Amino acid sequence: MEQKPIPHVLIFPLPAQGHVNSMLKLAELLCLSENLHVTYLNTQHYHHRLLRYTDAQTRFACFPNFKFETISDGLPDEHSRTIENLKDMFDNLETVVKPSFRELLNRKSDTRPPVTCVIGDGLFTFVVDVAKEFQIPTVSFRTASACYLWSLFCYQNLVEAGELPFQDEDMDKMVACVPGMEAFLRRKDLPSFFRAKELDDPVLQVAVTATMNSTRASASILNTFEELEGPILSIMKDHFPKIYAIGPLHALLKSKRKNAVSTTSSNSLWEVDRSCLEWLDSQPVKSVVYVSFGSIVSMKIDEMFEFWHGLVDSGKRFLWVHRPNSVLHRDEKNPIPAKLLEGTKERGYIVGWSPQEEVLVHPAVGGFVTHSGWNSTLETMIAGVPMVCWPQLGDQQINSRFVSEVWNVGLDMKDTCERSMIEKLVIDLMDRKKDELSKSMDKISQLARKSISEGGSSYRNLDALIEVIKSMSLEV
Ligand SMILES: O=c1ccn([C@@H]2O[C@H](COP(=O)(O)OP(=O)(O)O[C@H]3O[C@H](CO)[C@@H](O)[C@H](O)[C@H]3O)[C@@H](O)[C@H]2O)c(=O)[nH]1
Ligand SMILES: C[C@H]1CC[C@@H]2C(C(=O)O)=CO[C@@H](O)[C@@H]21
Repeated sequence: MEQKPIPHVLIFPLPAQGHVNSMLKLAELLCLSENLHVTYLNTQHYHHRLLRYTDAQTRFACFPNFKFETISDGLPDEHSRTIENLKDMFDNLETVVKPSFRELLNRKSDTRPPVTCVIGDGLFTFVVDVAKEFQIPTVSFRTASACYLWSLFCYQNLVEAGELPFQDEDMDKMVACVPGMEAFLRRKDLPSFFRAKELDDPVLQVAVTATMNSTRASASILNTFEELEGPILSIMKDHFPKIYAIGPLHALLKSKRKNAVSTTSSNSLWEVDRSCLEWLDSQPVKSVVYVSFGSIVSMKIDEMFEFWHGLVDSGKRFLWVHRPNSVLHRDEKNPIPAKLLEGTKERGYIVGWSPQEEVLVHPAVGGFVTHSGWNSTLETMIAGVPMVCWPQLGDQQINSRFVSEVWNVGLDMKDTCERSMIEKLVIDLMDRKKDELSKSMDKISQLARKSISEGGSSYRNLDALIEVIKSMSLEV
């Protein structure tokens, strides 16, 4: 009798915290589904950090059908891998990573079934090509928001209509050619890459090409939920293969986990400083502003001081993440003014990396100053904490527009970094606009929680995705 092929998914994230994290959550969700083999392919450098700073190895040890694999990103270990030299990483994708990935797919294993589906990061154009060589179907997982993906997809429309590149300096000018967003989208809310003076800008081209390429995959996964981005998702339906909105993934995973998982569990690529939770325990309810700009954004030294002054001058308590090396050109020549040291001693707490998901749901946290990274945005929606947005790159500009204008759950301080403005917005967030923002945030938070509960949209979409993945094993 012919044996039924065993489904085997290979998951391959872009080497960056926001991608490694959400795709590892997807891996765990798939492992919870019976009869599915899962391989998680990480770059050596990031895998080393994942094993060093997290319990990932032990957490996944209970899944006998799961395996970590690694691949070189072609960069020396001491390379900083920051946004300032991200181009090095993208340059290596075609020359180093693609051939190694081909070798890996070609490798036969005595102990594991052949790969029947590749879930590749939506930014990896080469994944679809290589998988096609082996007739393996692919699913594209773009870890950013649907509104961002759709605005990138409209790039050609914008160029043809003369809206790109911008013809003058007026960044408040309304954008007409992103269907569904005509009423509120300004030039400055478009993906940061659209600010390039020349259309052949390499990073702009990577983002646009990857977006168009993802329509060649059999399906797309987005870490969002229908109740949040439904209108955009339904416009996208006519242009993309089947989209599975299965977010917020971190919350869906929590709701689906069958075994108790340690509360200290994380996918962090930096050492987590949990002492901030004790500090939060001693603060009054909803009194603390949490400040974090994710894993990629860097600040200039004067921007750091503007934030510091603004936070201290607001008189609010604050917990601030200073990620190692995230402030450019920081040195002894820039001593910290006594007023800031004093204000921080009285009301502040600074860590190198926080257990963010736990911080956001802590009762003492009342507001979030964020760069509007998509994971942070979803995490704060689940926690029900309104935000001030300081977007810097990629999807962050459009995310913050949706946060402030469409969902009304935060305030956008885009393209400004001035202490008096920061002070004002922090006070608005924590006092003056608190009730209005919290009211809409509570509604969104409830919808988010419903979507990941049994029978909810994301819960059902994940089940449907798993069925599709299983059916792919019959095609190979
Ligand atoms: O002290 C910290 C700070 C962050 N985090 C976690 O790190 C992740 C950060 O992700 P995100 O908010 O998405 O920001 P980035 O790391 O900057 O993510 C990149 O990838 C995202 C997904 O594609 C994009 O939305 C962002 O714009 C892009 O910068 C989140 O899960 C946080 O919980 C911590 O655990 N501790
Ligand atoms: C390399 C970063 C700039 C934008 C990229 C992105 C995308 O989907 O286009 C999302 O998050 C970032 O990590 C990528």
